[in-house]
Amino acid sequence: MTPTKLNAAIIVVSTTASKDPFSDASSGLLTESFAANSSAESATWQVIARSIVSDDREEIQGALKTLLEGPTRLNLIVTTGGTGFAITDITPEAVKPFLQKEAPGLVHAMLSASLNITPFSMMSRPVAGVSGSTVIITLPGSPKGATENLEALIKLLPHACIQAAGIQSSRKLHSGGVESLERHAGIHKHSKHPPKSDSPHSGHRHHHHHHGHNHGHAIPRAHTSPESRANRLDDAVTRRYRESPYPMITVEEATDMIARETQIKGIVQVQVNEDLVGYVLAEDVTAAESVPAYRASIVDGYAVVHSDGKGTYPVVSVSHAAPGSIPPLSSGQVSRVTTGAPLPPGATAVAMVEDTVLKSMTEDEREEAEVEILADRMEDGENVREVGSDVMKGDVVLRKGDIISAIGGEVGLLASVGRAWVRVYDKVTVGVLSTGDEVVHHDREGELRLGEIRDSNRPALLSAIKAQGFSTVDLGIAGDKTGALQSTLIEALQSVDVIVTTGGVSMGELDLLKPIIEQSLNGTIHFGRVAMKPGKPTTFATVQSPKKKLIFALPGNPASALVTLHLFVLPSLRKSQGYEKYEFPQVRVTVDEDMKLDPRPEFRRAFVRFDEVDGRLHASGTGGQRSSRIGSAHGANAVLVMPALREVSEKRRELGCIPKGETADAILWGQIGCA
Ligand SMILES: Nc1nc2c(c(=O)[nH]1)N[C@H]1C(S)=C(S)[C@@H](COP(=O)(O)OP(=O)(O)OC[C@H]3O[C@@H](n4cnc5c(N)ncnc54)[C@H](O)[C@@H]3O)O[C@H]1N2
Ligand code: MOO
Ligand SMILES: [Mg+2]
Repeated sequence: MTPTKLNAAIIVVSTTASKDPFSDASSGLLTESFAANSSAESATWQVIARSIVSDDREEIQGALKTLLEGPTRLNLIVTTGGTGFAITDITPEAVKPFLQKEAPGLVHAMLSASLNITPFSMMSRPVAGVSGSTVIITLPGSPKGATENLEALIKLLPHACIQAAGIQSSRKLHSGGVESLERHAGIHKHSKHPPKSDSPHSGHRHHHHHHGHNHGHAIPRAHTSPESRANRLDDAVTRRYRESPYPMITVEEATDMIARETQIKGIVQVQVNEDLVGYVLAEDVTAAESVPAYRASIVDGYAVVHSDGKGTYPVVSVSHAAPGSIPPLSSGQVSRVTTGAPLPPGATAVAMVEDTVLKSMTEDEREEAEVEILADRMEDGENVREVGSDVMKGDVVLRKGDIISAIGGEVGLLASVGRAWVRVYDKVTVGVLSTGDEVVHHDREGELRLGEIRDSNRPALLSAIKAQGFSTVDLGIAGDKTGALQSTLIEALQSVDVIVTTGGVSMGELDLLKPIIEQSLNGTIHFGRVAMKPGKPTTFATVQSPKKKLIFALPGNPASALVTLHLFVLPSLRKSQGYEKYEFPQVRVTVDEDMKLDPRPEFRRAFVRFDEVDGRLHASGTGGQRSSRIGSAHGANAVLVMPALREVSEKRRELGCIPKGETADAILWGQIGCA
């Protein structure tokens, strides 16, 4: 049988540890204890969060609230510390209001176990109970006491947690997450459990948590209190969501979270050739040779001894730009040389052929015998490339972090010093998946049936990702079926580093991505809603498979998908392969038309061009900005960063737009145009 996977979190309550987290020894021991008590037969514990707070009621309650309301379902929260008699010991009092059901049995078990060890445990005042579907236990502060108390309960805790989650078997709890997925999808299933007898309204158990608002129906409200989230999770007859349970975060918060979770993939050794473009160097490159490796002429002409000056001289040798040897030159002689040819030893400058006159030829008339040098006052070293004057052997020519650009300069430089291989940050492989029962391949022949739409997201996203130099894997189209989506994602995780999906992340009953990531892939959803237009339901998650991998579940609307790809996904990909400046550049532009402001911060697709008349950058819109209109990204090389209506100056708010001729910020996705 599949073991039950249980998520636990630890809150360390200690003013000392809150100032110096390294002084916290308890959470490490507790985590070890959870690991030691995980078994393949019954339950496996995963400690997915640890927070440290000081002995402060508000801080403790804030940490509890964050954990209970966070996107990842927790089966157990243990606190450690603050359970004694000291004035500052406040943990039981802070935790108690969260306990909808108290568990004196757990308290008793802990105390009797500790009393066997020390009478001092009489002075521990633990509380335990259930908040929604999460069991909460307060452990003492000493690392030893905390572990002993936890160990006293741990054999029984899986059972307690399963019961608290209101789920019958461990299979349903996590492996596949069948029940919760169906619940998320709004599929009403009759529970085998009778409604709990302590509820005043059987089947409407959330009701009394609504702070007096009697909705009179069984639809849960999310994120208003720990209790309401608890209901979302454990109410056996939960219907569809009416409010997203994911907090709305700002674009900045979203980009910060992504940056935090994005790590460099690794370092690889690759060949120096045209495929190197787009990589970032993971080493300083030192020149093993000098360029040029020999003293070379910069022009076609005559190598001279510069101090000889003007006059007619015999041509004693010829040097072509080719390997070979050349005899030395003495004062009073010249040597014919071509551009790039080695100079004869003794030559100190080269006179350009234009500054000379042919005076006489050899008898067979095949070579020059004498030339007159017209150039006056030549300088030592004139028209000579000294050894190492471009690159000296031992010079650092490129540094770690340098990007191999498409301009060619870096590849050329590496080639010039004879570099065959370099160490670079590995490129990530990105899988792109479209989701939706309505989505058909763009090239499917025949007319569309009612409810069908051609897949524009996958080709558009694959193109954009590939053009940025990343490897892509086309994951095709998955229908809105839990099984299909789940297996596609699980399989994809074997071969790609990052998955980008489109569709299925909003509020529809077939928007399955979020519950699948959380429950079937055991992933962490870092955010599921962003205050932006387009792209509101953008979802970002990480999964462990076996390394950490990123999943960007972008909205299905085609313009939303492209905007969020550029705003969130591409910078993350660039960061993971070593780009220090991984975000697209932001510039100030003058808008060439009134740009309407929206209540949400908006990213309007635009064309930015350089205006020769006023020497500034100007932006024009690309037509209708509806999220479904992919044409709004046609011809766009930028997005205008439009603040939310309520955040602009009063004048702009009254006008409802950024008026023509005024300035706005634009993020450049492509090259600036000319017009
Ligand atoms: N009640 C609410 N409804 C919606 C909300 C909301 O907050 N509350 N958010 C809206 C916003 S904003 C967006 S954006 C969309 C996002 O929807 P999903 O990501 O769940 O995507 P779907 O519902 O699957 O599809 C949306 C739309 O896009 C079309 N689509 C999907 N995939 C493709 C594709 N590969 N190529 C072309 N077009 C595609 C799909 O047919 C739908 O028309 O939700 C709003 N709803
Ligand atoms: O946020 Mo949605 O992407 O506007 O349509
Ligand atoms: Mg949807």
